[in-house]
Amino acid sequence: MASAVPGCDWRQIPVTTRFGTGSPTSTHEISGLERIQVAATHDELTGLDNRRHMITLLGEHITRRSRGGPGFAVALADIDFFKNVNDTHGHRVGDEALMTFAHLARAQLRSTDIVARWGGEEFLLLLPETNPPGDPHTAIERLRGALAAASASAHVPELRIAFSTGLTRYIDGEPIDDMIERADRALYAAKDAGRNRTVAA
Ligand SMILES: Nc1nc2c(ncn2[C@@H]2O[C@H](COP(=O)(O)OP(=O)(O)OP(=O)(O)O)[C@@H](O)[C@H]2O)c(=O)[nH]1
Repeated sequence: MASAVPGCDWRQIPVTTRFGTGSPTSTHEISGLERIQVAATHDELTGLDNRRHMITLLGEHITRRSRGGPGFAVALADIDFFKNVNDTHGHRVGDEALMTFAHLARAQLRSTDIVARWGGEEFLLLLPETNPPGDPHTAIERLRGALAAASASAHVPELRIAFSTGLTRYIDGEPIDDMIERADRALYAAKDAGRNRTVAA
């Protein structure tokens, strides 16, 4: 897993610590430079990798693949009817729902998977081939089940969120944009088909 600072895996550092708002008992002290690097590569609300950093990570996976490394799939996940969450419960609850998605995605996906906030209420999952192989569909459905079972907001305990997903595999030699466009088209097919589902392309 890539890290801006050798020997330091940001994903192992609690989000609160990464952004300097952790309690004095936080186990990992980070320097000013590290703080700047984290801010440049991560989404402030969710603590996930940001879009720019995910593009770097995708590039690294493509390079590794071109040298005989494993292939990978990507899934573009978009929370369903998210505007309703904001309109009904307010932006703060909407923010909590985004954090819940981020937390459960990291908890439910494999340690080799990477989750980034792609924008707004959209997330990109990078799902490398593993040995033994894991089925990306299974991982995504596990996340879907966890979200269906969990409250999305401490302030609105009954709030549940669902999401639609466009899933595709990286095709050797293609530009990143082609892969993302394919995932995006699949995502919109999932929305058109009724939401709360995955369409593979
Ligand atoms: N609370 C909060 N809301 C956000 C954030 N970023 C984007 N949004 C909101 O996400 C909503 C996205 O709405 P739409 O694009 O209409 O999508 P949707 O309501 O989820 O509908 P479908 O995607 O078609 O199911 C908008 O209301 C945005 O304001 C954020 O960081 N926090």
